[in-house]
Amino acid sequence: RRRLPPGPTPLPVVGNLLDIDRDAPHRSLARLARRHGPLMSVRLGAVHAVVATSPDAARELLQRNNASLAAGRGLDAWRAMGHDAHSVIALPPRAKWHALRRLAAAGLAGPRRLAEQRAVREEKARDLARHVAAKSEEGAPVHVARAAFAAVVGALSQAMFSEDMDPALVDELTDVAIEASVLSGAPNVSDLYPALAAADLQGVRRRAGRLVAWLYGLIDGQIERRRRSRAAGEARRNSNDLLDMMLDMEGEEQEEGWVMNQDVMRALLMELILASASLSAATEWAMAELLQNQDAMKRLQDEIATVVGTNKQMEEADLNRLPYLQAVVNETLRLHPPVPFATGLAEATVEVQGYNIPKGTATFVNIWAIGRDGEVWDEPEKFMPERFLQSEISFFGTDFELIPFSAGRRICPGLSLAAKIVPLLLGSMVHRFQWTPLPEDQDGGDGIDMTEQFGLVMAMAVPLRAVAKKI
Ligand code: HEM
Repeated sequence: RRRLPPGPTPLPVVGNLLDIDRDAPHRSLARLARRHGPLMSVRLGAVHAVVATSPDAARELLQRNNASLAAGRGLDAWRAMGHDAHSVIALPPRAKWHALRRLAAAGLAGPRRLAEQRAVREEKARDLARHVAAKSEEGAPVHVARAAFAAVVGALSQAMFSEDMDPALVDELTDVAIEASVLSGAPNVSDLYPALAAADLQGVRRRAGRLVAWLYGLIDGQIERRRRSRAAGEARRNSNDLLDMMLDMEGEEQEEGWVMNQDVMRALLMELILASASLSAATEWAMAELLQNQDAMKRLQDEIATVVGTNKQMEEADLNRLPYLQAVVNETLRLHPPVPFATGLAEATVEVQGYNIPKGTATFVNIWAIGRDGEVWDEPEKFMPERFLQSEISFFGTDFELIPFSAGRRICPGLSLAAKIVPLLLGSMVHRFQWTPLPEDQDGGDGIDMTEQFGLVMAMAVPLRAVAKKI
């Protein structure tokens, strides 16, 4: 261990697992890092891991040594139904991974596609505002993450399939997405002791298989419908959507010999749909903070009322003129990054800050802890969007004190989409509505329960419900 980064002494068999709270590993690892340093070794069962907990250490892992540390995460749950063989999240950073990321950009989140899909996102934001207005008239609470997820899935479904998803399916999809996130985020013996993985002792892979099968079924239905309409010679509805792009490549051998087929199509589409749950989680955390910080809420509403007016729906073109809204989003992603860790795997031994990170080490950047680092941020636990008004710091992967989308070659491919849709949805919800948290959900009147539900996407453990009133 002499040349490894310092860390807590591991016990036989369990390593440091007893020091790590399974429901909040980001918090436990942040606490350990305060004692052992920003580049820390830990043993997670049989797996050696290194955790970065400062902007400098994050830069070392995600930028300077990224060529050697960017292998994908082979979570066992991801192996359900052979999904990992086509998974952007799990693939090593080579030709197939590049091609799938390129497809995600061309079909969803690249600059050209984003421009083409602007009207769709605005329509979904209008639908969301209409949903809030309807609830407001009924006097019923809005389930914030569910409502935002429906808007997000609507936008994604249009970009992928050029049509809306059946609302009943969207509801079920929301539950499946939550379950899949929690399941693959929970500690799994198969990941901690890879030698035992084949046995799937906790049944995580089996349970993940059920969810993946449901999601694949949903996507297969879309693919089959499209095959029929193409065979019938029907015109393409929306220039080229992501499904058409993939069907056009079907059967063709790609660089390094992989072939586009239905397995690849459904794996990519599923992953993009699941990943977008982070958009609704971000919106939910922002609303929870605004509900508890009425000054910030008021300032935001005033800004939108002044820039957009009170009779008009917000549009994406307004975003550039809404610096406080942008600051609220930044501050939310600092305090509540929906994906708390950036992960990697060492494909070669590298030296970092004078320590060795041996080949095979799992790497974690604790994004959550960096956002709350007292060395970097004044009053780090406080929600203060103003801190971003005079600051040049952004989340695009170059300022390592704020990396909610990670950085380096595995930076989130959905970043540009998130940067547009989160402020649009949030702005559309607060513009023209006054919000109050639902009294029944307020645990003894102590305010909103901000406990996190750890998972691949970290959402609120007690989903936020709030009552809106039209202004
Ligand atoms: C606020 C919203 C989002 C946040 C905070 C976020 C954050 C992240 C982070 C931190 C990672 C790196 C994870 C790791 O290293 O283990 C990541 C990866 C990824 N994200 Fe996002 N994400 C968001 C939205 C999206 C959206 C909308 C999509 C696609 C529709 C998406 C697709 C992906 C994919 C496919 C990866 C894996 C990339 C790779 O390994 O090469 N994300 N995201």
